[in-house]
Amino acid sequence: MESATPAEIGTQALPPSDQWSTAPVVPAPVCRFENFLGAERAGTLLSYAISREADFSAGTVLDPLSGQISHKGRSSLVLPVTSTVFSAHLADCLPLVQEILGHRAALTQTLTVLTSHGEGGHYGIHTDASRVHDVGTALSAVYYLHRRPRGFGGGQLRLYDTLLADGGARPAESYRTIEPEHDTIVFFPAGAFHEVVPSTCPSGHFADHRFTLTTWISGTGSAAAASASASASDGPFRIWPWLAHAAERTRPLADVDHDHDGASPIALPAADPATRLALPAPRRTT
Ligand SMILES: O=C(O)CCC(=O)C(=O)O
Ligand SMILES: [Fe+2]
Repeated sequence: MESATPAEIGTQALPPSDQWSTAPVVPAPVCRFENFLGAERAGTLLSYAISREADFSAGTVLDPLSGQISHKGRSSLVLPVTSTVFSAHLADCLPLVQEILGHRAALTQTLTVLTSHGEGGHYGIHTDASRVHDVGTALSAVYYLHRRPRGFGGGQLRLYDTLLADGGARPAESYRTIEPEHDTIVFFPAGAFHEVVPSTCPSGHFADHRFTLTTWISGTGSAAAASASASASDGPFRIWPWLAHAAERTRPLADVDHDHDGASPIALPAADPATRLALPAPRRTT
């Protein structure tokens, strides 16, 4: 059969315009790992979280303008923890994660909490600006744990896109949905708007909750410095300063010394050259 000549869509069907939209909607860079710790360690960590039921307390939010701590828009249980083993494992993943996310700034410390969401658990739209030194360069890492079969419903993480318009940036209406699957971890910019949608827990048992080990990873550098040192050719993403722009009004105005949920920083070790992850080489197809 002879191939037809493609039809031209004329100006009657598509009038020319100088009014095309110039406002891109940009997804936040994200990187996920499945089977992150492996079945045995994930199971042990889940049992540990369940065994600490009596020590969890209601998670808080910090108003960026007034500095007031409240429970507004959030129903989560939290337990501040530290783990040098987990931080060391994160450190080994970070070179690869940073490469994938187009992230360039140095990262030096972590802040970690265990969280639990049961019946009616949720965490409204927010950024993690209140947890980190510089919202333009920090990362959030959420590691999920739950019993199988899964004892809760809902509880998805929504990671909002960012709309770049009028020289500024703001959260878009569109988002990516991340399922809180057991033994998976997700990394994303701490300045990206995100939300935990309401969860249900029909049994009402704590052991059936949705658990996380949530870590905020900060450096001391600024987004401006990181983007100034990056040339257009050295990576696919230069979205970080724009995310920071969108998150600006969620940053606490005064320097906050203490985490509002009581988490304490620990130093991020250097990646171990023997165990650090690297981007696998693509397999040749010929
Ligand atoms: O649990 C999640 O999926 C995200 C938690 C979160 O956004 C936070 O603790 O700041
Ligand atoms: Fe968050």
